[in-house]
Amino acid sequence: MADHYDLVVIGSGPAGQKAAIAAAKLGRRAVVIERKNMVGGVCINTGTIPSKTLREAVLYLTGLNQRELYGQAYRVKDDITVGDLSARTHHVISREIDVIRNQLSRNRVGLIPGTARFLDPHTVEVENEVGIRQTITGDKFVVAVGTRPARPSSVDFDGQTIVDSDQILNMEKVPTSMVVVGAGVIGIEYASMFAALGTKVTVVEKRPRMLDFCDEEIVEALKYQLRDLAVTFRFGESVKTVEKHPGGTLTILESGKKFPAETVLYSAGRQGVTDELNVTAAGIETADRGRIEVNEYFQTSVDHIYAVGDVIGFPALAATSMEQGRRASYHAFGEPVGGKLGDLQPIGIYTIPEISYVGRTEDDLTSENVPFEVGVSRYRELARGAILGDSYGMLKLLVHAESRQLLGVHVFGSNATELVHIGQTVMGCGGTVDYLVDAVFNYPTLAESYKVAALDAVNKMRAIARVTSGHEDPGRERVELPV
Ligand SMILES: Cc1cc2nc3c(=O)[nH]c(=O)nc-3n(C[C@H](O)[C@H](O)[C@H](O)COP(=O)(O)OP(=O)(O)OC[C@H]3O[C@@H](n4cnc5c(N)ncnc54)[C@H](O)[C@@H]3O)c2cc1C
Ligand SMILES: NC(=O)c1ccc[n+]([C@@H]2O[C@H](COP(=O)([O-])OP(=O)(O)OC[C@H]3O[C@@H](n4cnc5c(N)ncnc54)[C@H](O)[C@@H]3O)[C@@H](O)[C@H]2O)c1
Repeated sequence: MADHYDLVVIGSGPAGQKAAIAAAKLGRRAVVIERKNMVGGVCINTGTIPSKTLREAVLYLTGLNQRELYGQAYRVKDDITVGDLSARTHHVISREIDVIRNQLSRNRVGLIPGTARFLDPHTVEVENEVGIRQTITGDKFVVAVGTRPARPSSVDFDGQTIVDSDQILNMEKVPTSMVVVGAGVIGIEYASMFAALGTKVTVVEKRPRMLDFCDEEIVEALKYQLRDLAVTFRFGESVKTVEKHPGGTLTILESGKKFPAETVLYSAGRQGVTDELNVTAAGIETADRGRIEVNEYFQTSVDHIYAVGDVIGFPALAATSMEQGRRASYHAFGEPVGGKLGDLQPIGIYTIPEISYVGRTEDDLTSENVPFEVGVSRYRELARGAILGDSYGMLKLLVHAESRQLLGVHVFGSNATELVHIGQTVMGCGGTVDYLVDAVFNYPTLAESYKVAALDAVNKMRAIARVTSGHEDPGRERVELPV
């Protein structure tokens, strides 16, 4: 007889883990199905965690962030090998897998090794790596199968010189030159890491600009820093084929241009891992690129089957995936969840230097005719910026010109991905720029940039008020502060 569970989760990435643990905390019997050697999903094994650990190793060993202080020749190690880089990565991956296994087991969530496929809307068959099959039934299902790199047949992948983002972690040496196909988050993060290592990087992107969901000024600042690391950009150019030759690789563009390089990273998108899942047996159809469509509660077209994480598409981030997983389980078992997972999801891009933002961009607000003011703080004017040797970082606040509410926070430079959460919290509480003006921040910190940028925005608003009404600043109500 088939084992029966309250919740069957397919995939143990961030989305699946949190769905299963949320169900266990609600007193439900949950199980996770995952392939051998993939506990933790793409996030732990080939995506977020290895790439972010690699980035730390690159920053440490190259000494890049110390060069403003100790000179351009500063290095911790001269000949950085793949072994130097992967030692740290392997250590963090195995530690994270151990944490996940422990969390699942102490919450009494079962972990079944194998690949799942639907037999009907309440039954899956799991086949392990030696072909043994078992049948599992469930009241509710969470599909959290994630994505894998797109691999077109026009590209001669060989896993060493022409690689996707899974294979890049297994390269045997740091290449002298690299073409990166696709300037999405993955392409640009790896382009910046290899550029920091001294690889001559060329990025080819078919769109006219990159990271077009981010603030344009900040993307410009990133491009400037990357060009300084000898990265070349080719925007508005599409890659037709990538060929392997005895002397290296050749990337051939639709325009006829050819780029030789020792290595090619093909990072032109990902697709949902739904091909082996047989979702049609459950009554679900897949959309473009193997994605599954869901409603605001993460239910698929079949009510008791939820889908969360990368397989449902944008924003395809670990952080968001975890929250989607928790929400799906809560909804499945009638537990209330917060309001709609909406506009206050932060985006963190671990390029060198890093980018992070939350809320709206200047382009969004302009196209919606929302009047706003901009406040900017530059790290080079902060004592902490000088101490760290970061002269290029900046924080930008977008403030509603009438209500004075914080509408967006955009950060570039050291600790951007941490700093953004101060703004996220203020925005989540409906805070105004005046809260930041009046707050006292530790000194010397980068957090102080919030106050500097808030003052900048308020000064501009005051200048407008002076011109238009002759009053000092009609937007702000006088508030008596406690003594
Ligand atoms: C190079 C790279 C860097 C990234 N960096 C970041 C970052 O810095 N920050 C961030 O927030 N996000 C980052 N991401 C995105 C992040 O990794 C994903 O958003 C996250 O892993 C998605 O989680 P998930 O649970 O949807 O699926 P995944 O982590 O993709 O896990 C899905 C799991 O399902 C399993 N599975 C699939 N089909 C079946 C089946 N039929 N049966 C059983 N199991 C199955 C797979 O084996 C896999 O382990 C990065 C991604 C990549 C590729
Ligand atoms: N820090 C982070 O949060 C982080 C890091 C890495 C990845 N991710 C997630 O992983 C997902 C996948 O990232 P990605 O970068 O692979 O995909 P993507 O789809 O975001 O980017 C692929 C890029 O390749 C370009 N492209 C496609 N075909 C091309 C061709 N033939 N020639 C030239 N350019 C071409 C596209 O225009 C696009 O800009 C993203 O959704 C992202 O959210 C997040």
